[in-house]
Amino acid sequence: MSAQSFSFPLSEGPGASGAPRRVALIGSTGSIGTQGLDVIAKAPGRFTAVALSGGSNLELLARQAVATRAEAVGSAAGTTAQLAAALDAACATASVPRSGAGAYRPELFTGPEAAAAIAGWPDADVVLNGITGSIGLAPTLAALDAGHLLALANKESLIVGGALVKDAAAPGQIVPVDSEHSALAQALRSGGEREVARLIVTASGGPFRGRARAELATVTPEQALAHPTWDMGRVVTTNSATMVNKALEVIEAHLLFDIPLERIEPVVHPQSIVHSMVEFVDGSIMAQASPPDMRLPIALGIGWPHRVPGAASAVDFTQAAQWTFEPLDEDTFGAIRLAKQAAAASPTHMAVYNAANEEAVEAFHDRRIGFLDIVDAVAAVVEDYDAAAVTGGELSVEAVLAAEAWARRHARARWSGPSRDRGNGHNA
Ligand SMILES: NC(=O)C1=CN([C@@H]2O[C@H](COP(=O)(O)OP(=O)(O)OC[C@H]3O[C@@H](n4cnc5c(N)ncnc54)[C@H](OP(=O)(O)O)[C@@H]3O)[C@@H](O)[C@H]2O)C=CC1
Ligand SMILES: CC(=O)[C@@H](O)[C@H](O)COP(=O)(O)O
Ligand SMILES: [Mn+2]
Repeated sequence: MSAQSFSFPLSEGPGASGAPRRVALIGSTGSIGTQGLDVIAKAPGRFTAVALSGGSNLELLARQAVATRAEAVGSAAGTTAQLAAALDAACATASVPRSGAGAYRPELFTGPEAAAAIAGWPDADVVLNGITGSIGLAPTLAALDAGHLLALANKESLIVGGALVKDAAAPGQIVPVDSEHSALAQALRSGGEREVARLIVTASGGPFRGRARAELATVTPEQALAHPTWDMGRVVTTNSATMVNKALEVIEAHLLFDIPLERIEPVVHPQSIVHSMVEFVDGSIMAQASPPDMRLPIALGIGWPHRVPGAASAVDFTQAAQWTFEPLDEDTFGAIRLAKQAAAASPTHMAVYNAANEEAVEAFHDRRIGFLDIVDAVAAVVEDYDAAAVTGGELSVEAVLAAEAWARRHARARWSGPSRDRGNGHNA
């Protein structure tokens, strides 16, 4: 590891100064966010939530704010009046005053800039970015700019920002929360950069493991959301089914750990117990293993470099179990090969890949396109993309946004018009 040596000079935080580490949660109402709040609630001496940001679920966001007494609350979706009304209701339910002595009056942010305002909240030490999609780029950059430790679940921001995000980060300022990359960061603690031969990224295989391409033509959104081992948000779960998640994770590992793409390999491990492995030059492999529970990498991410006792349960070896591994079928699931080609093509090709995928996932859930059309659309949009024409070949926030806008437009043009019958019996 060079660029990300995981030695960010944050004050020791929990334990050392006696004060809990102050956490801002971006996407607090989602799967990562709610689990992050659970970790924080169970370790009050180590962590306190000081700022929260959500999307459209104002009611849950307000309840979280009242429960944590967060100093700042942001919502991308509502108006300030709507957020204030949600807080009024949550306070009334919890018998917390909104005026007078002991009143709860957090600072409110609403609109598209709210998440970045929360990520840059000056009173925070650590930001857990658990937003979904490349919309997480602005809060990622805001957290880094504010000098906060960034516990990163939102892989899309690193992937679309690439060198922009890496250059904005001090060494070790980004700590991965994605389970595979948390595993790799842990395994890399046992060896130096020059000793690393390969990174081996495990994949559950998703709900369609073992199926041939022809068998995937008519699978439904409901089937795609039936993840075998993890309970996650809709986009990442769909990405697991298409293997786009693994494709993004291979690029994420390359960016985080500075290992060339040809030395990062996926392997299917259906039990999701081994979260990834590092192979060293002498043939030794270090693996991180724990039952599938994001509270472990979240706790380690916000508490880095310290482990949080009891964050999650360990593997129970009194029960018989099998851990199996098999090669990933890259012919049926072409998303990884496609991402490696895109990442090598230009600094904004992965922004195009990701934006086209976000649009295609939405279209699949709207039943405008079929399952196989998702990666086919990403491939076609990436193929048509001319980085020099769209961005002048540059890498800047504006170039990323231009590339994304181009990709979203071109992806949508493929399925514009009324929803069509995909013959899967689940059409709107
Ligand atoms: N869930 C998991 O176990 C894992 C997730 N990840 C990654 O973590 C990230 C979050 O995933 P997950 O928690 O599953 O997703 P969810 O869909 O469960 O949650 C997404 C969060 O982002 C908020 N949000 C969505 N759109 C916007 C927007 N435009 N502006 C502001 N906030 C918005 C949502 O708010 P609201 O609901 O209020 O609208 C919600 O709080 C993804 O990048 C995913 O790949 C990585 C590893 C594991
Ligand atoms: C928990 C987590 O990190 C997810 O990204 C998970 O890896 C998805 O499972 P797949 O291995 O099926 O993509
Ligand atoms: Mn993952």
